[in-house]
Amino acid sequence: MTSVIQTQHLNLSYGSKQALFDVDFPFEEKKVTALIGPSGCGKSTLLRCLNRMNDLIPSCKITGEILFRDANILDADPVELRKQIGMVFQRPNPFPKSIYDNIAYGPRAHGERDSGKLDAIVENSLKGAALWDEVKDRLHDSALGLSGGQQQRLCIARTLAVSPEIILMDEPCSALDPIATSKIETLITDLKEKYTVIIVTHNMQQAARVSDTTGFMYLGKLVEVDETKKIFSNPAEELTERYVTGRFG
Ligand SMILES: Nc1ncnc2c1ncn2[C@@H]1O[C@H](COP(=O)(O)OP(=O)(O)OP(=O)(O)O)[C@@H](O)[C@H]1O
Repeated sequence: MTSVIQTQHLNLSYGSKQALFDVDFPFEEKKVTALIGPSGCGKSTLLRCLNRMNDLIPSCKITGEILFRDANILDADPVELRKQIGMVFQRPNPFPKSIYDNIAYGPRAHGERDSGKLDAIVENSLKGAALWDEVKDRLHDSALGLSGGQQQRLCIARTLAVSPEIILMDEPCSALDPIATSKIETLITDLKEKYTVIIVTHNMQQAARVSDTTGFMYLGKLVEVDETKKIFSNPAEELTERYVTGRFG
């Protein structure tokens, strides 16, 4: 297995509260990895470490290493890093701008001024997020006029626009109806042809449907990580088995 990013002895505390304990997690390249576990076990905290989003929390202290192509991201420039490792949040959060400007925002911020290149980036990103056909005739309308599911695909397209290697998703379907959820799930499966996807989900059926690898976390520790099929049918740890079969606690 080739891991594109891996945590080594990762510990994280918010003030005096430790939220991650010695997490060693290898994330496989061009696969979908799901993080599952009960509320408060540290899934989002771990995900946020991977593109240094926790830097924004003053009380947060991290020790250990996160190796991205063998360099420790804890020593990297966070702005450059977030270009390579993008994030999609629980609630769609388009900017109050046109569909076009939402997608062009990142490339412009990184210095792209050529309108032909920007047009191509907008088209390819929207195609990559399976939204192009629905919006190609209204690229200059406000993104806030899109449905929730379309807004979430727009946010995915916005992430794709800066050509990331890794896409982090924190419960990307939790605010969406079943049809919009199913479109995002299909999209996630398509995305792994080109990208590594790491998704936090509360929904175990979703983890089973979309991911190749699943990590089960409990009380800030990684209990086990393995092929999704194995985690859901024959996990190594009894705690995992109790969680995935709903016999927890
Ligand atoms: N900004 C913060 N400041 C202080 N404590 C925090 C902060 N963010 C998270 N925590 C704490 O860290 C622990 C892990 O939280 P985290 O959100 O990572 O868990 P989670 O597994 O993603 O939970 P959920 O499934 O409910 O979203 C929890 O005890 C939480 O209260």
